[in-house]
Amino acid sequence: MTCQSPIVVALDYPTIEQATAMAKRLDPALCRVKVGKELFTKVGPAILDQLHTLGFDVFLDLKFHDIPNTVAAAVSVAAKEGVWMVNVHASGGRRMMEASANALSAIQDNKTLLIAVTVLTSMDQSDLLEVGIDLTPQEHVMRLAALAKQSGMDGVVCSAQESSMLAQKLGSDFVLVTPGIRPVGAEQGDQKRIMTPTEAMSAGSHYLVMGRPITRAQDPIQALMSANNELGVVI
Ligand SMILES: O=c1ccn([C@@H]2O[C@H](COP(=O)(O)O)[C@@H](O)[C@H]2O)c(=O)[nH]1
Repeated sequence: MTCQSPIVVALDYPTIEQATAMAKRLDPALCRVKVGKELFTKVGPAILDQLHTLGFDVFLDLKFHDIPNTVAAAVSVAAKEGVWMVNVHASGGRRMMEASANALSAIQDNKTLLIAVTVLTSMDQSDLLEVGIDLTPQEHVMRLAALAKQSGMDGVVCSAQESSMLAQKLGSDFVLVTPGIRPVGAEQGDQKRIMTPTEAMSAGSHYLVMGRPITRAQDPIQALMSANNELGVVI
């Protein structure tokens, strides 16, 4: 069954017990889930098996960034684990992204989406300047997303603040995955480039990554349902 909701819940937990307990309270009809560095470093591929058994589409968010041969091999392993989506850093460059796309094309009936991270949603212009990039986040996202598309990526991770620009310049089929989603009144935390769920979907985002606003809510299921209701998702 295909999930009708664009919401991807970030299972940012330190143990398999905590992640699985939350996943069991969620519903694959109501959201997809994301496994990031903390959980995967602790648990490894066992968490993917658990989440697949529970029926979830899984985004493996390890943001690979290394030489082309290494990253291509890593995304290939991820795809063979059956994940719905995997990602690399666009700043790893054209050859790294092309090698990764080629590695997935070589897998028979590959269904895993390959996405490139542009500029982290926790960064603003001053953060970019400190790492030697004298561009606005919008300009740098545009440059990296165009390169990602030319290099065979299915889409990018960006902030929803860049979604309308990217949809307009790169087409509505290019998948836009947007973290930094904050319902009205939610704590911003370390995120700098944020939008509400409704704003993000109106801007052209395809998938909305939500971690703390759901997982740290007093009632996580209610928080997820309320975001789905806000978006008019009918299950
Ligand atoms: O640019 C990026 C790329 C990835 N993330 C990840 O998304 C979630 C967001 O969690 P919140 O608790 O909703 O802030 C988290 O797992 C990040 O690693 C991102 O935030 N920005």
